[in-house]
Amino acid sequence: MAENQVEMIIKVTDVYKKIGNSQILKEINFSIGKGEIVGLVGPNGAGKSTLMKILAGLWAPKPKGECYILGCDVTKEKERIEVLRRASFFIETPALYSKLSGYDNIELYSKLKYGSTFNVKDEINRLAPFFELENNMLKRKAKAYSLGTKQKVGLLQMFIGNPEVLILDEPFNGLDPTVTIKVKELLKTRWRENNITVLISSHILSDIEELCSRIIFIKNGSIILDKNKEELLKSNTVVIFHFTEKEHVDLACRLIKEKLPHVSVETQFNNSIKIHNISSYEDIFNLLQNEGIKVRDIEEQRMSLVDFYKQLYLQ
Ligand SMILES: Nc1ncnc2c1ncn2[C@@H]1O[C@H](COP(=O)(O)OP(=O)(O)OP(=O)(O)O)[C@@H](O)[C@H]1O
Repeated sequence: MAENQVEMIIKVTDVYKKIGNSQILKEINFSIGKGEIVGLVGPNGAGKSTLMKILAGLWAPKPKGECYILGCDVTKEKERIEVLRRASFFIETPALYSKLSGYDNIELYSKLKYGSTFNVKDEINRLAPFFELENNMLKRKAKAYSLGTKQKVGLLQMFIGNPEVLILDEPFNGLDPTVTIKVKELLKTRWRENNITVLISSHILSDIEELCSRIIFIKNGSIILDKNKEELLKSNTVVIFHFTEKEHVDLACRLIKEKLPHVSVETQFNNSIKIHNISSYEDIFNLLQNEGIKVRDIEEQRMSLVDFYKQLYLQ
């Protein structure tokens, strides 16, 4: 491979998925290079979990499509076994054996994946603090676990044995903020030290914005945008107008919508409005001044992923 050529770790080609008469995925194409952390976002029912199940080899693409991870075809059983050894898949709520303790669940998972001689104990001791999992909790049977604890144990398993690839579907569901912060730090450390490749889906856009260098947006089973995060957010700014009087908020919104229909405007809580899609805010300032609306302050901000998502999906 040439030096400047990035090794493709995940390659999805022309994937379709039909269940019954419903076309769940259409013409899905993307590649993920080594060391990329890619976010997959989209509304409920867009097809994110379906795509991840296909990548995990749990579902076959139908009527057509190809998925390769680490050069292995996930639809071929022998090659899929190689993928399952080198990659970790966190798909939906983790299935733990309820009669086994958390510790024994992790041990069973690890030995099935890496063989009976694998040293699980050291790995668990190293990883447990990131998940705030105390020893006495890990010794309890999984049937006594809360949803969040099951999530923590299931997610801890994903990091056992330094996998090269992580495919994570809604990994932060049900985790408290402390654990979420620690797990994100763990992901970043693994990325820095081992150059792991990650595909992560989440509705928590601030987590995607923090972690991912590239974002794939999906809607009704199709990719509608696949772009580098910095390029996506750097090129767009939002402007916040702060008013001295609360009554002026609605008035300003109505006025902007009427006179400048191409501008997107939304009200904020603190006597202010947020405006997207403008190259200069002078026109708006003049419009408001002419109507006697008193502007206390104007603030320019970099667009957040939430702002971008609103533009892409809600307008
Ligand atoms: N087993 C199934 N049988 C029939 N339809 C299904 C099945 N699983 C998913 N679907 C449908 O496929 C579509 C995509 O579902 P999927 O779970 O992939 O979406 P998602 O983007 O992960 O949504 P969410 O954000 O709600 O998790 C939905 O319309 C869903 O109803």
